[in-house]
Amino acid sequence: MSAVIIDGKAVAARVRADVARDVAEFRAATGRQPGLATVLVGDDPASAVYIGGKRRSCVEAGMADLHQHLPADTPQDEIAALLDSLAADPAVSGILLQLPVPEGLDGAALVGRIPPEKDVDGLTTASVGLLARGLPGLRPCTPSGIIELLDAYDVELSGAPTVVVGRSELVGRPVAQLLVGRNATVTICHSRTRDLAAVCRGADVLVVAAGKQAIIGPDAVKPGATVIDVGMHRTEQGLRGDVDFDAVREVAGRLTPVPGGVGPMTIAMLLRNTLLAARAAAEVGSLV
Ligand SMILES: Nc1nc2c(c(=O)[nH]1)N[C@@H](CN(C=O)c1ccc(C(=O)N[C@@H](CCC(=O)O)C(=O)O)cc1)CN2
Repeated sequence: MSAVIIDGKAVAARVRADVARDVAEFRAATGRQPGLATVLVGDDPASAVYIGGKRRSCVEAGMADLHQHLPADTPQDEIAALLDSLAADPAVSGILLQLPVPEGLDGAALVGRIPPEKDVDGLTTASVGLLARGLPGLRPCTPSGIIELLDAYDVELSGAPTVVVGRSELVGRPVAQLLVGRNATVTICHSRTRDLAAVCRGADVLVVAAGKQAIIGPDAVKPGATVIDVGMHRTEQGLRGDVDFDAVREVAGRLTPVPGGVGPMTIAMLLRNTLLAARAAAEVGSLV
């Protein structure tokens, strides 16, 4: 058996096309243009690439690209003041601070300046609390992109034994909560989990966001399971994930590749969140 390869690029393209259509409708109905403020501090090359992708996609979707690039030695209080001014600006529907921020800055405190209604990354404590309570709010992009991929491939979540490997604030914890919200039976594994492979083998749906290359091999996968790989490791052979792709594809039922799986969904969901935030601000829609 060889797994169906989940095409994240195709699903992301569909989401982006839907957002572009809905942005055009929103602009015609309200006379307003959704605006995304991206804030990049410093010159980390990977962050610059991601920000470039976000800005391009934002323009393609018909939204205003409101970018701010600050030098790495910008003091914390100056960045906080910039975020406060973006928070007060009615032309700004959504704000995101690209992570990680340079050493010496308190990224969590900076993210905390973003009001929940403009938190299109879904990373503030307020947004995390809304998600934990199951209340309407903006959901984090990679986790909601994973749910979108699972839905696109009709993966049954209700009652499904589901394992999330990793407990990060960016992916592991929020994706576990979104899965619980869909009535999956969720186990979270982490670096202290005993016999990781045995726990993972119990999963119909396995989400791997461990940050360790090839930590999941075929011995950790139930035959026919759906495996979502959130890892991203630059190696001499190219980009690789947390899953041993070639070996696991012979066991799994469905599998995301790296690249081309979860990654493209992150930006697509950011665009959707920005539209949701603009609609809520214009009082013609509500947050999910
Ligand atoms: N403020 C945020 N910072 C970071 C986030 C985030 O969601 N919000 N996530 C990551 C980086 N990231 C977006 O910012 C991101 C990562 C990967 C991709 C992507 O499309 N990956 C491609 C491969 C790209 C490549 O070749 O390098 C793929 O997997 O196919 C998009 C966005 C950390 N920071």
